[in-house]
Amino acid sequence: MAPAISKPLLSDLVAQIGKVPLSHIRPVGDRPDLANVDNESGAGIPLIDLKKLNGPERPKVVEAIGRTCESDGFFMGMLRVAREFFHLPESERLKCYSDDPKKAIRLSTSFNVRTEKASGGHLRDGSELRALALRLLEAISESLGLERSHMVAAIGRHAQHMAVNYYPPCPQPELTYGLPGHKDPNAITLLLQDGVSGLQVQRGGRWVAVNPVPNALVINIGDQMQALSNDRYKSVLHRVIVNSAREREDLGADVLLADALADDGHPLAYRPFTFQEYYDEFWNMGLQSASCLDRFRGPEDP
Ligand SMILES: O=C(O)CCC(=O)C(=O)O
Ligand SMILES: [Fe+2]
Repeated sequence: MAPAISKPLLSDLVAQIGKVPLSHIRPVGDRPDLANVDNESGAGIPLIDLKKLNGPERPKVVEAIGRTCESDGFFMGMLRVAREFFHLPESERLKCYSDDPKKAIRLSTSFNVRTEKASGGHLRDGSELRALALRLLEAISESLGLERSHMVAAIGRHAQHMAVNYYPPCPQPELTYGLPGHKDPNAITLLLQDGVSGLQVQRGGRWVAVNPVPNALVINIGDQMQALSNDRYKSVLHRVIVNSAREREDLGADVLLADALADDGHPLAYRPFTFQEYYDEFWNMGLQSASCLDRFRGPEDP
C-alpha cells in the first residue's frame, strides 16, 4: 500500500492550481533573480573529451581536469526515465515515497523535505557511471601529482547514489527554485541533463547557466574531494531554476566516501572524519548554509 504523506506531490499540485503554492514561495531575499543570471559564459565551462583518458593524450586531459577542478570545480564530459516515472498514476509513484534523505531509492519533493520548502520532484535510485567516476578519480589523483590509484585507495569502501531529478513546468519560476543553492556532500557528481537549461553554478559571485551540451555529462567536485585535496579543489555552489514552459529531467550519480582523510604534504585542513559523520551532519543542518565542511576543519588536537 502507498504510504500516507502529509504533503501532495508538487508536480500534481501545480497542475491543479496553476500557480506556485504559498508554501513554496521563497522569501523576497531568497529568490532566483532570473534577470541577473549570466547565460553566456557558461559556455566557458570546459568540455573535456574523456575518451582521450585512454590514449596518448591522457596527460593533457589530466591537466585540463586539474585546472578546472581548481577554478570552477565544474566541467562537462539522455533520458526518458524520469518523464515515464512521473507520468505514472499517483498510487504507483507513492510506492517509492520517503522523506528519509539517506534512503538510496526514494521519491521525494525537494533536497531535504524535512527542512526545506523548495520545489521539485526527485526519484533517487542507484553502474557504468561508477566505472567512469572511478576513472575520473584516477585522473584527479594524477592531476594532484599523486599516484593514479591514490584517491580510490584513500576513499576505500565507497557507495554510489543515483538520482533522477524531475522538475515540472513552474507557472511562476521567479518565486522559487527547482533546487536551492547547495554544494554536493559527496566526492564527485556526474550529471546527464536533458536538453532543458536550469542548472546554474556560482562563479565570481554571479550565477552562470550551465546549459546542456548534447551527450555531455556535467561533472562536479563535492565536499569530500575538497577535503581529500586539502582545499586545492573546490566544492562549488550550484542550484537549479525552473521554467514555465518545459519540464526538465536529469540523471545524477554521486560517489560517496566511507572514510575521508587527506595528506598531500601540507598541514591538514580537516580533522579526520568518516563520510557517515559528514553525511549525518549535512542532512541534519538542513541546507542552512551551502556546505558543512567548515565544521570539520582541524586539527582536532592543536
Ligand atoms: O538537476 C540538476 O541539474 C542538478 C541536481 C543537483 O544539483 C543534485 O541533485 O545535487
Ligand atoms: Fe547538486
